[in-house]
Amino acid sequence: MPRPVNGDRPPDQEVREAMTDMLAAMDEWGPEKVVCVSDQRTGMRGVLVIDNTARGMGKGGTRMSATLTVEEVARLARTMTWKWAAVDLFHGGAKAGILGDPSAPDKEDVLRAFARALANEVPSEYVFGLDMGLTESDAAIFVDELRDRGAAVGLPRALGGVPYDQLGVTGFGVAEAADAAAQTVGLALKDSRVAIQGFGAVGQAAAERLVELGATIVATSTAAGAVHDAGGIDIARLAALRTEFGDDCVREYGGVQPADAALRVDCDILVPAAREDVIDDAIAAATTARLVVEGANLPTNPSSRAVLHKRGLALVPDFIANCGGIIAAAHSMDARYSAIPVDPDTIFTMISAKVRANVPTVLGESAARDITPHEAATGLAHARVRTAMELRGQRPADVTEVRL
Ligand SMILES: NC(=O)C1=CN([C@@H]2O[C@H](COP(=O)(O)OP(=O)(O)OC[C@H]3O[C@@H](n4cnc5c(N)ncnc54)[C@H](OP(=O)(O)O)[C@@H]3O)[C@@H](O)[C@H]2O)C=CC1
Ligand SMILES: O=C(O)CCC(=O)C(=O)O
Repeated sequence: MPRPVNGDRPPDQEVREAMTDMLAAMDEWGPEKVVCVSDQRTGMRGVLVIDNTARGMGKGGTRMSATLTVEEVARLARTMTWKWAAVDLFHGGAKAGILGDPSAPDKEDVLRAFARALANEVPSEYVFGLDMGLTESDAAIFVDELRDRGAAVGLPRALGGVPYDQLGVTGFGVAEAADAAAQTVGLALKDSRVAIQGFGAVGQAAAERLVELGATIVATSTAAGAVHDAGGIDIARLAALRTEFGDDCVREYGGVQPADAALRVDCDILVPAAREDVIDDAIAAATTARLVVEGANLPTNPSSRAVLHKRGLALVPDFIANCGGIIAAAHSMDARYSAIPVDPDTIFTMISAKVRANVPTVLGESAARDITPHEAATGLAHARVRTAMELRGQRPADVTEVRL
């Protein structure tokens, strides 16, 4: 990774505007803390956002991306606040991010510099975890660097961890959410045609579970491109190719199309499981899907959600569908203080139960009040966070609030 030199830095005015925007973006929920760090030797630049800790310590995964922004991490941290509240587990919202190419040869140096720079904030305020661009071996580097000054979840099993990306817990929960939502709206998952954007930790595991449940995966993608087969993709073959060729698995599989094609193909269920902000108004207006299940964080925006809702499509919000990672993270953190090893089956059972309880509640509330599922789900999460803030004396009781 190139070291930052003066010419790479934004001019003073841009820095000033970026900082002002961050302060302006702070609202009644948070963020409580934004820590930007850099290291001249490695060129590391990163950020930790602690959004809201009324229900417990900030917790969320750590992302590495060449296009990362502070705003992106702050939005992800806010999503984590709602996600923990929606599953009713007692942690708060946080997320960390590193600006950089996760395939660069000096990744380990950059991760170590990031962990060292944040050592004051961990482990009392933040525990590292997995998000896009990081894997179990990267979590191992964090704990090695931190020693007794901090912790990470998503560790390999050989280090006493719960390797939740390898276990595919989040994608499993996304598929369970699709099944629960399909039942709620009267769609048979068996023989449904599903398009999944992203074939990473979440997308692949979702595809595998959906195939187990009888669905046909008609399209999927990596950043390198998409594969589309109306007759059904051989997911086991694509997964084997991913192990061998990484994101080039789609090219090796054959018939590669532009990366966003997975969002545009004819399908019954659409699962965005890659990046944020990928479903705009045009895609929402054009999709043939009857159901959208958000595997990724923040793939829609208020406007595209309104389009989907107006068209009568059901949508399972990100923080309802993709809660598998935090349920695994919560078990991992508890396991550090327990003599009893974590049994992955316990985690899968809890994910399935939480998702299958929350999906009909949220879709039912959305239908009953003619509001989008995101509005219904945030209503539930807001009420839980607000109550915690009131009990802590952080805000006055709001007797007019309608609680779900
Ligand atoms: N890991 C987890 O436990 C959780 C993850 N999430 C969210 O799920 C999403 C995916 O995360 P995760 O699976 O861990 O990340 P990964 O890095 O494992 O996988 C991301 C996948 O998306 C693909 N991708 C990236 N950009 C594009 C693009 N522009 N078009 C098409 N495909 C693209 C990647 O391709 P390539 O390999 O070529 O880059 C890869 O296949 C993120 O929003 C994350 O925040 C949410 C909850 C928990
Ligand atoms: O908290 C974690 O470590 C993983 C889960 C996560 O980051 C998420 O759900 O987005």
